Amino acid sequence: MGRGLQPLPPDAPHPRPARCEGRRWQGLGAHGQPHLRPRRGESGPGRCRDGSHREGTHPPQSRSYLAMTADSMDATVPSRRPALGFIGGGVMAEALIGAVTGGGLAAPGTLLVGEVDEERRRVLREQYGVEVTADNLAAADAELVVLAVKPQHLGVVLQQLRGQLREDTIVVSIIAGARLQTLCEGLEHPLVVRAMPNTPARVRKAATFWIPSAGLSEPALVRVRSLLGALGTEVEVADEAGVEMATGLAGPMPAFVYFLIEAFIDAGVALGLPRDQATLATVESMRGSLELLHRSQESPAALRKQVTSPGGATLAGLKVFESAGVRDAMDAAVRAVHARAQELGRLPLAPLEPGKEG
Ligand SMILES: NC(=O)C1=CN([C@@H]2O[C@H](COP(=O)(O)OP(=O)(O)OC[C@H]3O[C@@H](n4cnc5c(N)ncnc54)[C@H](O)[C@@H]3O)[C@@H](O)[C@H]2O)C=CC1
Ligand SMILES: O=C(O)[C@@H]1CCC=N1
Repeated sequence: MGRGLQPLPPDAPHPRPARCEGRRWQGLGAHGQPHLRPRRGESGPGRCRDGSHREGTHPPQSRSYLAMTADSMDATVPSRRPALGFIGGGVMAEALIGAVTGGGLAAPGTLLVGEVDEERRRVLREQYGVEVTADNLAAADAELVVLAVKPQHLGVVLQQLRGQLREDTIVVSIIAGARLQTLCEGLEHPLVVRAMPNTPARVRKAATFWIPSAGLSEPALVRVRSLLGALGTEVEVADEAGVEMATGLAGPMPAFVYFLIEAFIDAGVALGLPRDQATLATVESMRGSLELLHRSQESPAALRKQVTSPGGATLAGLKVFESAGVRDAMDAAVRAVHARAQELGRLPLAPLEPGKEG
């Protein structure tokens, strides 16, 4: 057991308020344990059931949680068990790494990223000071392991890690479409969380929907909430379908929003505004509108009506949206993402031949 952060005792009372603002960071776990990997089969397969009784929305944690001690900050010593491991060091892993280290919630040296691409390893090490490796098994030795590869690469990763995880390792998969059952059975490991964050994790403003498998203890769930809460707002759903629906809406939302921003900027330029002014008009108006929505407690429809005078100018624009079927298009887009994510979750898990990565 490390001298720094201590995991909660198994019987520790677990605070389950609907809002967890101000909850103290519980740390990602104990550091300082020897870097030992159990032999294949030691951890054994466990039951894999969906957790189904927990649901709650938790706003972002404040920056005041820091409970990292001097002792726990020295975990760069390679023989120590990493607190947080990543399998895949791409866009989302980087967002999570930035949130966790930038929020002061874990020392960079306690993170170990398994990544196949040498250039990505270099970037992550240089920009964030995290440990990197080409050996996924080393990264998977961490107390909490985030699976952050594309769905097309899940099969390879499951093959590598199957039966190799320590009994107490918590796995958090952010892979679109990957089902709890697939993950638990593929890893031969019962402690798995399925989560769907989004790229605003980079600025600690993600909306993450998640569900644990039934094997997670309350102290383990506290750690998961701490990690996901560090990314922004986390919502624990009662049913795996909730994560799948969020994959259609929250996961792609940044792309949808940027698509709209691009289109509005182009429209402003087409009217004759200089591009920088069209950009400012679009982005600042969007930012202000969201801030107003956030603070006013009024519904989006009520706020829209306040802008739309009867017979006025805005109404002329909204009529164009309605007659062009923009609402239907948005509905169809969300359904398409949802369906594609489920399709990705059904991909054969055997490694793909080069050039057939979908
Ligand atoms: N990009 C997004 O907005 C979101 C993505 N996700 C999910 O997160 C996962 C990762 O997405 P991104 O970060 O966008 O992808 P990415 O392509 O940027 O990152 C994946 C990384 O995994 C590495 N990799 C590939 N095979 C590997 C292996 N066998 N071992 C170790 N590393 C390996 C790649 O070199 C790459 O750096 C996906 O499953 C996606 O569904 C979830 C929410 C939002
Ligand atoms: O496009 C993707 O596959 C991922 C899933 C949600 C957002 N991006």
